[in-house]
Amino acid sequence: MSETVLKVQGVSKRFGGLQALSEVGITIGKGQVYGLIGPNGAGKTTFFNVITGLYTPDGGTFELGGAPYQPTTVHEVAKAGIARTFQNIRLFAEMTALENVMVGRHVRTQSGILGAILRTGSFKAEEEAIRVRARELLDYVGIGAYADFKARTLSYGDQRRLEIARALATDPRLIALDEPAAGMNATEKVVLRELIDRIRKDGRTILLIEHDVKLVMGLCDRVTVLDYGKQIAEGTPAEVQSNEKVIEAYLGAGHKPH
Ligand SMILES: Nc1ncnc2c1ncn2[C@@H]1O[C@H](COP(=O)(O)OP(=O)(O)OP(=O)(O)O)[C@@H](O)[C@H]1O
Repeated sequence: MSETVLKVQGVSKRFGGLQALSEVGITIGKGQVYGLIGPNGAGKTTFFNVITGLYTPDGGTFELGGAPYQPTTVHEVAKAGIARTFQNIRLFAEMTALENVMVGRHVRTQSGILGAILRTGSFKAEEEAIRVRARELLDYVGIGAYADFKARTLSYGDQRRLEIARALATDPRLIALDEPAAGMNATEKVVLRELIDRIRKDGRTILLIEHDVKLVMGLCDRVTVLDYGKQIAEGTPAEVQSNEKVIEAYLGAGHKPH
């Protein structure tokens, strides 16, 4: 495999009596689209939340770009180089699309978000460059025409694309997308697929949770399947699709197939 971007080993997480993750590990190579799938409640979001600093794991080791990182806070994780989107969109609803992307970019600037609020001299010097870059990113994800619209007025699909633009604004080593196709219609999914493909072609590395198995199988280089917090399969889409345990997990009683 090419250069490793993310290497996570032995991640466990317990919620009271529920073992949400048991010793889960993944290795993602540079330029890969890596899929995380599994039935409802399998532990996908918990895994995302652990690697992005929202949940403290009970165990596990984490390496990003060859260096250890501790996913202790969301801000530290963003600085280390992981950006994410959320299953339930989390935009600043009353801010414009452009401002939402600019906020993402401030992770990488000297003056930071406080500088943005206080409008210090050094902030103003950086602001124009940030604005230009944010506009480029809106064009890149295909919503440049809505730069000055409040985020809440955008369609669902466009809000998801805005979240991706905001994540890209941090110049991440890894971009983690939590169900980006959720709630999208067939046409929007085609556009999303093209966008993810383009992000990969432009040299980024992507971790994807997605319920749309067709989308995952068409896009991903490798896939991990979780079931009840355990990693039941890992491999190429073709390998995973023909795996007995995976077929059983998706068809087994108690789970809703997707
Ligand atoms: N904060 C929490 N407190 C207690 N239990 C939790 C918490 N977060 C998740 N869980 C439980 O952990 C298990 C895994 O949930 P998780 O949301 O990670 O699954 P998922 O694979 O993302 O599911 P879905 O596909 O439905 O989003 C579930 O049984 C869930 O109820």
